[in-house]
Amino acid sequence: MGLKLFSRMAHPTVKSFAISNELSVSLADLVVELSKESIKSRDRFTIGLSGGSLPKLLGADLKNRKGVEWDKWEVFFCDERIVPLDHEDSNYLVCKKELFDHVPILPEKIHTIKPELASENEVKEGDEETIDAVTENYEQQLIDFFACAKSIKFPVFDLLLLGIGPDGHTCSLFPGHPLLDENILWVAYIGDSPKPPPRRVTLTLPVINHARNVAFVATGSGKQDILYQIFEVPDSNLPAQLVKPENGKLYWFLDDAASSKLTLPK
Ligand SMILES: O=C(O)[C@H](O)[C@@H](O)[C@H](O)[C@H](O)COP(=O)(O)O
Repeated sequence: MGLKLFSRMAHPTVKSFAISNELSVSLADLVVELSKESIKSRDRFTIGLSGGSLPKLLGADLKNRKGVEWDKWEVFFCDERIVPLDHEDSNYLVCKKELFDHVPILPEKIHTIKPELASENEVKEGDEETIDAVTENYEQQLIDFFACAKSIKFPVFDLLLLGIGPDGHTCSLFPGHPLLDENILWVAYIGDSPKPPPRRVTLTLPVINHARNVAFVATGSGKQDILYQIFEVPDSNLPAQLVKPENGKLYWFLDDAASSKLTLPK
């Protein structure tokens, strides 16, 4: 099956592709299109990247694109593991290998966590009130960047690229976790991530839902059941189902293996 464009729910645009490099080409098309629009309107393109399989799917075609105004990009992370930036678990490191090393993004425009702060603030296990220094610092980075003269309640990213776990988590927002109710913080700390490693920072749902564009990327048969639940069993209260951009657009980039249980329009 080739490219199929269908919209299963009221808003999202859902695309499914036979093979992942078709997905990568279409994803790069959207990212480049949105970057041009954002730069034309605001002279910058603010994007948030997730870890997992996303960086490879994103970089596969995007790294070869010409005419991208990389110097206007401002890159943030939708979630990040609290490990050194050269650690194999670092989302920054995966994005560096799959994209940053291949394109002229200015290093100072890649906004990473400062994992070295973690050592100053030993997080006591099970300490629910733990405020992690890394988390506070990353939120301050976003406030310094996004909070213009008038106070803003939440930052507005041009594009957030999200993955989805087999349990329906996205970023580091997991099913049934109290973080799903966070409606003030922009960046939250999680010390008990069911997906290792346990200590992470994550954007919160209000930040995600304030973005101008949000795109989920999911591939492989391991995602077919959770996608069925997300699309066909509404109100399962899965984190991914709570992503409903208030004024933004929502996209799903799938491969046919992941979308195989979805009813595709003819
Ligand atoms: O830091 C992380 O672990 C990711 O941001 C996480 O939210 C990821 O997007 C999902 O777990 C899906 O991962 P896969 O795409 O590899 O299945």
